[in-house]
Amino acid sequence: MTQLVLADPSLLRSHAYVDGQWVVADSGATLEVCNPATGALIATVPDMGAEETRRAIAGASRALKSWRAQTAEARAAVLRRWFALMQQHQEDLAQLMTAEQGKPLAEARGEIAYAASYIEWFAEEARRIYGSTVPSPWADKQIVVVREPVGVCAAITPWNFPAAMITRKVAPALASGCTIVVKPASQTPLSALAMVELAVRAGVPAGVFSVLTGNARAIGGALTASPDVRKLTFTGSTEIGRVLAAQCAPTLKRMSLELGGNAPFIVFEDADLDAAVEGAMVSKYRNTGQTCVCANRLLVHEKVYDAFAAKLRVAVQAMRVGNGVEEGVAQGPLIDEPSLAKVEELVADAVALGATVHMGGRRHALGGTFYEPTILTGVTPAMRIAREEVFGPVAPLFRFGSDEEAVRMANDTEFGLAAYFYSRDHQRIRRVSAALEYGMVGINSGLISTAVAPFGGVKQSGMGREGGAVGIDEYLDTKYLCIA
Ligand SMILES: NC(=O)c1ccc[n+]([C@@H]2O[C@H](COP(=O)([O-])OP(=O)(O)OC[C@H]3O[C@@H](n4cnc5c(N)ncnc54)[C@H](O)[C@@H]3O)[C@@H](O)[C@H]2O)c1
Ligand SMILES: O=C[C@H](O)CS(=O)(=O)O
Repeated sequence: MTQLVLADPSLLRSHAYVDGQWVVADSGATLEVCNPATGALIATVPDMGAEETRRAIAGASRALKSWRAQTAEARAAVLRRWFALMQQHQEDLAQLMTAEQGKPLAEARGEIAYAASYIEWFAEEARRIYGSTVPSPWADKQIVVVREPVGVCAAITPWNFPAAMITRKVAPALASGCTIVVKPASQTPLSALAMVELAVRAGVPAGVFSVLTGNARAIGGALTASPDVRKLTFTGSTEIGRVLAAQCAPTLKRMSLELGGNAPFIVFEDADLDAAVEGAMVSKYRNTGQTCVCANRLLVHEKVYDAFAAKLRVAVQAMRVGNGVEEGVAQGPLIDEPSLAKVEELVADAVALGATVHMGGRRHALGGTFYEPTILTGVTPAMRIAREEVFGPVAPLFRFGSDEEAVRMANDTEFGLAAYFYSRDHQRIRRVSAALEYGMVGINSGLISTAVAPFGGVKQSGMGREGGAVGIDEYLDTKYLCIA
């Protein structure tokens, strides 16, 4: 096993955290956690199932009464301490993340700061959960509306952002007085275990926040079947989101679903091309193209197509591919072999149907799951890459001739998470912003994610919002009091 060198070695956990205890699986079975850049074994974690999950739910139910009875200020204080500890241990958390997920260290540090910003945001939101009074139609009765925590929550999260996808669920849950059981992705459990250790140090009581590792179907099955779990918050693929939503139906749980995307990135003829290239680089190649809001289709006006493609190639060529711990590396490995095979499939299909490899288009000489940063030109809606999430460092360029054509192409997908466009014409900005069927739109910006704004999608990209002024609503129920 490769030894990770951390300033605080106790942040590397090989046990799961259930109801206030660091525990192994009932069976003693473990899962291996490997470094996607090297294949090296970095840790093992418990391979848990339904029984351990039921104990975590029971602990969360027991802890709920006292946690929700805490004052908002008391919960906010715990979250502020957790925020401070995340900042204090940013380097160790980033090293853990790069080791288990592969993203470049600079991006991992950025994700830790981003993840911590959700904790800070909801520490503030905890103290602003307002109710209301309504002028009563009866002289002898008062109408009061209060908001209360939903109760025990379950969170299931993906591997691509192993810290931020957890804090943007756990922070609002704790802020609102809920308790929560988290199952991180099996590829990236170490970030979750380190963060719950810091949450415990910050004063989160036993049972309030548990982290289970192991068999996704078994754990997910127990979480979704339990009537004690009143809410499921899931971030992951649309395919699994549909499965979990169906599993939640018998107990009518509240649900937040942050699912897949197929983001269009539109470059109009009046765009600032240098700014558009800069935006495309961050939107397309962040996390080696493995984000839900990555530019998945670059729609470029025919008058600027060749100039944009040439400029983009220069920028892509400047990126260094390698192990994320090495200084200056901008592109790490893909998470695993199936992900790499999917990218190869989509590129091969596009080329077979007439696309041209402008650059890249093959496995990197580094081997393993490294893939050359790629640009495809001559891409058309007939190709699979127009409909499927690439989740890799491939920029497919499509041509368009009119605004109407660009909007029609952009909306021609079952997904509706993020969209981007570059234009300096205010009428066009107003028109296109209104016409795009997406939950989030970046206008002259390729990076839009922040804790202060509502993150989420429409259509098959999910339901609910995370962050912003509405993020905490996902963890609150409304109660109407009629007082005589
Ligand atoms: N909308 C967003 O905010 C957002 C953010 C990140 C990733 N994603 C999406 O997530 C996908 C990539 O992440 P992924 O590969 O981890 O997704 P995934 O859906 O395969 O897995 C997500 C989580 O669900 C678990 N899981 C898988 N099958 C399950 C089952 N049958 N029952 C219970 N749990 C199950 C996994 O172990 C993991 O923890 C992409 O589609 C990406 O767009 C969306
Ligand atoms: O993969 C999608 C995540 O939500 C990434 S981010 O929030 O855009 O950083």
